[in-house]
Amino acid sequence: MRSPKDFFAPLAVGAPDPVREIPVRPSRMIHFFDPGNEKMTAKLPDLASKADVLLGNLEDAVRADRKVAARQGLVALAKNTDFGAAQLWTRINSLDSPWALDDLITLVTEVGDRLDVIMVPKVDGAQDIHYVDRLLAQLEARAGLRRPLLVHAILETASGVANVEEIAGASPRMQGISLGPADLAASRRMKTTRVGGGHPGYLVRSDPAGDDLHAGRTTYQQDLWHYTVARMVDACAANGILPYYGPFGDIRDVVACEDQFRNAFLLGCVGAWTLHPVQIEIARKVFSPSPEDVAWARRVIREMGDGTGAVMIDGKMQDDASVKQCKVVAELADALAARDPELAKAYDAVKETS
Ligand SMILES: CC(=O)SCCNC(=O)CCNC(=O)[C@H](O)C(C)(C)COP(=O)(O)OP(=O)(O)OC[C@H]1O[C@@H](n2cnc3c(N)ncnc32)[C@H](O)[C@@H]1OP(=O)(O)O
Ligand SMILES: CC(=O)C(=O)O
Ligand SMILES: [Mg+2]
Repeated sequence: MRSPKDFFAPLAVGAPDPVREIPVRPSRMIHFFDPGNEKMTAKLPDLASKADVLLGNLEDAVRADRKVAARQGLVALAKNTDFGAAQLWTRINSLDSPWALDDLITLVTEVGDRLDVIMVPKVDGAQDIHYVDRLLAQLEARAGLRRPLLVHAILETASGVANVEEIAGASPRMQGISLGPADLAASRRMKTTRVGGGHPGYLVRSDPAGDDLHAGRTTYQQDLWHYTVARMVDACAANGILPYYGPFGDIRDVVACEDQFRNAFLLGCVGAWTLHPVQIEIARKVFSPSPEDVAWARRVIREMGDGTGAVMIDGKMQDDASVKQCKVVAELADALAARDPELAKAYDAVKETS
């Protein structure tokens, strides 16, 4: 481990100073596209006004014989496209692949000033982040970048989960972590075949009412990802970085996608991945607090005055701890309103009634 005194020193001569705080910009949906797929890239100017983050994916879902085309496509897009207020991220290939090194060299030296965050897949431990950290510093120095690139890890191996706290704190570049349920399921040897979401076989059943073990017993499907998301959220919050739910692969099942995203939102995640344009609006709805919740939060903050003591509002006790929760909701609403004029209007409308 680096000495705490050196933690914020650049890792290469001429590299920009590391950030001391991760900028909290709206990132409710990280929208994936294949930069070598012309049908997808044609949609980007329109999607840029809808998605908080557009991510040029170079890893899984891009065929091996299209890896170089995807990388070059991303360079061209980054140079020639106006993404407006949307952030541009990329997911590089895994560090043990034949493409990762060229992904980093090409992207940082050619379009490092256009990229916000580099997502690194299959992170097993802090050693993977340390490798990327130093390499990025060298490349930033070579490219003359003034702003450090941030790093986002995908939590998708059993080792990664075991080491999630050290990954979250491995570098001042660490921006966030996403759950990668598909690779994680494979790594853990789970007996599922899906990309995220639940499974009807993972359930609890109410007790039998009599001798008939089959009669009248309700079953409740459980969330396969609860443990991992909760661990990831704690690791991120403890290190001042941001947690995300990853992909929901059943594109047609917009109802279960919304449920999975909402579970993650309630547990502390700030966003999720969207794999298809239809999922963007779901993420926007779920990861923006409702106007009613925002109105309530603002009311509690107002009535709590200096934030100490206890008061009763509509029969519910409020104190220092509940006002802190309300501040999380109200501050998120303010940040989102600055990016999203429709939400700003909805939040203003309830302001008057609360
Ligand atoms: C486990 C993981 O690693 S998850 C992350 C990796 N996976 C990905 O990135 C997958 C990204 N998404 C996709 O590849 C596609 O959405 C698929 C394969 C799932 C479905 O694609 P299609 O079968 O083309 O879907 P569909 O026909 O509904 O698409 C409608 C239109 O939206 C476009 N589209 C689909 N997905 C996207 C996208 N992510 N971004 C932009 N446009 C898209 C299609 O090209 C199509 O365009 P067209 O109307 O001009 O023909
Ligand atoms: C997100 C991802 O890469 C996975 O689920 O494997
Ligand atoms: Mg994966």
